[in-house]
Amino acid sequence: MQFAQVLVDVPTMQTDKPFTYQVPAQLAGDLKLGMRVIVPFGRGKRKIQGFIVGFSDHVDFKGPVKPISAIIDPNPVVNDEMLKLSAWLAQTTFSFRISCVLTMLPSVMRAKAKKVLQRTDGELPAALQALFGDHEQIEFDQAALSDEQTKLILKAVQAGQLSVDYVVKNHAKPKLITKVQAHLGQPQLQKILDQVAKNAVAQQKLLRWLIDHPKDAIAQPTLIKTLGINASTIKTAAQKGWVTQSTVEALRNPYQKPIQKNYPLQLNADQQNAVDHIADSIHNDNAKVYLLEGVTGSGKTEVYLQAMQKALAAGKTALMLVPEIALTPQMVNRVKGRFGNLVAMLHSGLSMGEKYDEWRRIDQGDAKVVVGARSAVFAPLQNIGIIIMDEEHDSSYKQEDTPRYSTREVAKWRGQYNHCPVVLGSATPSLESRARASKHVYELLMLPHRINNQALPAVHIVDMRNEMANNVTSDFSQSLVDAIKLRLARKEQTVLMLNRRGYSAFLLCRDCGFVLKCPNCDISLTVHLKGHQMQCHYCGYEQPIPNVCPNCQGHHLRTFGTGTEKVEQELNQILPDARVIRMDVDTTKRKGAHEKLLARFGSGQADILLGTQMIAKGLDFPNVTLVGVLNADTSLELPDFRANEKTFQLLTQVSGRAGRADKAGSVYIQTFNPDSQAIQLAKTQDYEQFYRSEMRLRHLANYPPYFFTIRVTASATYENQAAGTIYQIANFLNGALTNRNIILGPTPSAITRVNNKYYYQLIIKYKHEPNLQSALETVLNKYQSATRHGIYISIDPEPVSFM
Ligand SMILES: Nc1ncnc2c1ncn2[C@@H]1O[C@H](COP(=O)(O)OP(=O)(O)OP(=O)(O)O)[C@@H](O)[C@H]1O
Ligand SMILES: [Zn+2]
Ligand SMILES: [Zn+2]
Repeated sequence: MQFAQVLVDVPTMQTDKPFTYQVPAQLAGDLKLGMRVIVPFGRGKRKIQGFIVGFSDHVDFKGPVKPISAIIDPNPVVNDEMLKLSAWLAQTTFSFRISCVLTMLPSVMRAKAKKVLQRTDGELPAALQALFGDHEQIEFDQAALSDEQTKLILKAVQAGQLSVDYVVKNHAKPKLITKVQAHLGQPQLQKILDQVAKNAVAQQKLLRWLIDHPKDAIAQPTLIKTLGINASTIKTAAQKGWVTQSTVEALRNPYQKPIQKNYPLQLNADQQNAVDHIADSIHNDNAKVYLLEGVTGSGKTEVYLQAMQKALAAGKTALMLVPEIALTPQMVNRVKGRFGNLVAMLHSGLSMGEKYDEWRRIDQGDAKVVVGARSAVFAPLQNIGIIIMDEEHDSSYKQEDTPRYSTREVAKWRGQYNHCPVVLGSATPSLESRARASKHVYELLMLPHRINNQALPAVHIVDMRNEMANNVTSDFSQSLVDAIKLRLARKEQTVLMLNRRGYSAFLLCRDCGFVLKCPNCDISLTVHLKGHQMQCHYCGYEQPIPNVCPNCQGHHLRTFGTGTEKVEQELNQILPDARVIRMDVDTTKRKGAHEKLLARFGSGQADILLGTQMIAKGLDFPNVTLVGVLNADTSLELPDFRANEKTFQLLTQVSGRAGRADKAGSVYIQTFNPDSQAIQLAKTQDYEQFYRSEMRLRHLANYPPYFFTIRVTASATYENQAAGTIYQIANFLNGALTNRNIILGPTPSAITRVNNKYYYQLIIKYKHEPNLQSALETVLNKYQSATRHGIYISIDPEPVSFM
């Protein structure tokens, strides 16, 4: 008798371990690790899905062991690496293992998608032949099959005679197309061509094409169009045995437009040194972590590309992570242009079907290079030779929902598993990474100069207090306006950034001081001029902009704060001839909009690119010689110990967009805090100096990277429940942990109420805490049990902010 350990899809504490089920005798030996099955669960007849995570030939458990009811996939959906990774992830992020497994799968496979078996080639056993009849594909529904049939199907899938597809509802089936290919050799075709009737023009065209393209399989519609022939010519050719026609799957290709091919550049000495070191680790299966610290425009991307090339040349695969890929189309084009069809993309801009297609290309080994945002770190690549994380300091690499993983830590885990190097790259590394490089946990590789030794742009700090004193209420200082005018005259381009982190336009009554807030959250509503709406950025609540004050019925409602829309209007008044492209969440909502706007700017159809933080990173436009930051202060004012770090990173990144090619660049930073350290250091863009001075502050205040941090949050419908629970947890932790750590709080979270739930939190700062894991597991068990209804505890290791 064979037994299987099944991880059931019930995310609770009590079910967070595998349960044992009987494998039906007929199927013994044919089930595989990582397959999904349906099992009976609990009392009653409830049937749920689960993943097979182990096998055994005996059970220690006394009492009846229920059998597996059905199998969902005739193929494993998670491999050995992912199973192990899920166990580690569950432990380190304090989440359920089943949630971790589900996080790794494309959403199509999380939903109840239809599964289709597709014949590939070769004869099927008679019993299956009968099942298919003359269909090329049938739906796989194990409930309707006998165990014998199931067994045969599993074997056929193993043998590659059948392939498995998940059908997304609105994409019905994988798209099928007919391909045509020469069936005879060139000499034979030539002989036939010499013999065909002189007036059989279409046949001659076809034969000539086949002679010129002996190996190509071409889509039939394309062939018809190229040659100007019709389908009957091809049909006749197939009957005569000149060509073969085959039906293949057309994958939905998310990058239809042709991408220009590019070739390896001649590296400079620093780049070459970096590639050599990384290549060394690739060839020696060394799971080393490198920190590639290179100033803006120093050619980090070329280092990534050539390092990936080394991995491919060694017969391995490459994984490249970028912040949010939709934000860096230029990067995508560079990688696609270099590696062509070997590249698969994974990012949030793809439809469910497109994502699944890409995932499967990776899973089947057709894609050798994966480029993607955060969740791509789980791409089912095998035999990885290098993992790259571009802009490693970016906060989008932290997952904010369960499982609250750090992409960097997952990347490092996979580096260990695959025995391959991990390259963390940035002009402004996170303090955590830079500190590890100092301690030689990571190896530091530097690119201290821009390509062609171009100078970093000259940064001017504009003191907005003076502008205000001169009674100017504009968002633009005179010096910035003059600088833009100069660029317009020289036909050069300008990038303007409005820093909107934690900052947006709100509505205030000048009579009574009332601020319009969200009814569900403790946060003011944001004014959206377009559509004339007030919006909550936390829960999505919307209402029209009121004409009278809801509090005093007064008529003096005024918008405070600024937004990109308002700045754009002002820009049009000051510089009516300038062509402006605005880039923010509103103008980039539609699929592909972001890329289109950047392409327009890149081809010189605009003079000014005005946008939020989304324009700060990665852009490489040679004609940009001026960068303006309209308000550098907002991210400084946040009650967050990383405020300095984030401001310095942002200002350095955005400054780096100027003067990247042969023309020198300059930068104007408008601020009310010209003397603050982050702004002064951003002036020289000297990361190393910033690192040293910020580390001193962190040391004095016992903050990361000197301490590790964990946030525990309790949320509930009633404020007293949330507050009461977090105080109980604090008491418990004070007893359970050693006194070598520091507990901050409990306090209400920065926004105490979101979507009608109250949030209270505490933060643990620790260096070595032997009791941490068990204490926190107890917290989850004790304070989030079924008896404590409606109270939810979340544990966030290394939160990106303390708010
Ligand atoms: N060895 C080289 N020779 C010539 N040009 C190069 C070389 N390496 C890179 N470049 C070019 O220099 C420019 C800047 O490189 P890249 O965009 O990779 O910089 P980066 O370090 O990623 O910058 P950032 O951090 O600002 O995004 C690009 O246009 C790139 O094509
Ligand atoms: Zn809200
Ligand atoms: Zn009022």
